[in-house]
Amino acid sequence: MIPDAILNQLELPGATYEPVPGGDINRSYCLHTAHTTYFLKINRHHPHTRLFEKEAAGLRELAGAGMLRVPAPLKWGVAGPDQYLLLEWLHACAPVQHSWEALGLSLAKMHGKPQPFFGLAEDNYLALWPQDNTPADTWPEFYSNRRIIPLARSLTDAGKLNKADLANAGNFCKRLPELFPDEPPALVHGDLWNGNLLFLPDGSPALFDPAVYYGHREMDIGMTSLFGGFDTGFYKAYHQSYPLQPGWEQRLPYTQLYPLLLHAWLFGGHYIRDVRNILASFS
Ligand SMILES: Nc1ncnc2c1ncn2[C@@H]1O[C@H](COP(=O)(O)OP(=O)(O)OP(=O)(O)O)[C@@H](O)[C@H]1O
Repeated sequence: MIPDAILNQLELPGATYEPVPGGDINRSYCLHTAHTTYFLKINRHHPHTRLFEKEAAGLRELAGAGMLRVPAPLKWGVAGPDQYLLLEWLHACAPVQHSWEALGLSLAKMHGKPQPFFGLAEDNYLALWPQDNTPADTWPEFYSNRRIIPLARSLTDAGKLNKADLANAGNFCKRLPELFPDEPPALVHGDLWNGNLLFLPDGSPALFDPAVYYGHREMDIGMTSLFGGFDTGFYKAYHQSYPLQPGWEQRLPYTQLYPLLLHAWLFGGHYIRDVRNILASFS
């Protein structure tokens, strides 16, 4: 049920709704009024009350780049123990022949637009994790100090990783300048697994649920193959438009360490083993 306090703030008289399955973290609904359909996301009891304000800002950043379709953020706020985000409803359809190629091409074009630094003008969230986006001059500095070490430390403090794991994370970070080839900062979606995209009735792709920043573009590529994977047409079109530097496939685990640390922090379980497996080669 959508709490009355949220319905009152939405000011959509006569709206009907039904739940939307799919998300692990928030409750989602499809809302109908006489003329329009909306997507509503609700998070309960999270201490950070700006989750959805930041998600809306991320969607605007992606829309501003002009390459990828995202749902328009319409309204967000806090109502009692809940925070909510109202988005344009996107009607999902099965991909057509060129859908995945279109996604690869659009992402390559977005990544190809140079950005001024690694980071972002404001902090935001990856799922529920507060992402520190304080700018850094180099990718190794950003990836180490804003991404890997804070999560590895938090997991160690919580007893989910041990001191040796944390030391290995430090070793990994020291080796970043040799592990990653230089790339200019690129706007990344930041959580580009295949649960965060859909295809519209005309076959074109749309992305949602971002955790944007200006980062190494291989972060998005690594995420595409972490859970489920993308169609080969996506990679072909991406490479044709903006070829990845040699060795990118071997670097995927290094880009995936960040989302795996996040999943270890959120869910524990086998994600801790996955993180340890990557870190073990840096002992
Ligand atoms: N604007 C939209 N229009 C229609 N359906 C949407 C829209 N945004 C998301 N969805 C659908 O709702 C599901 C949940 O959305 P979303 O991934 O944003 O929720 P979440 O709880 O933040 O997810 P996660 O657990 O990945 O963090 C998606 O898998 C997708 O099928």
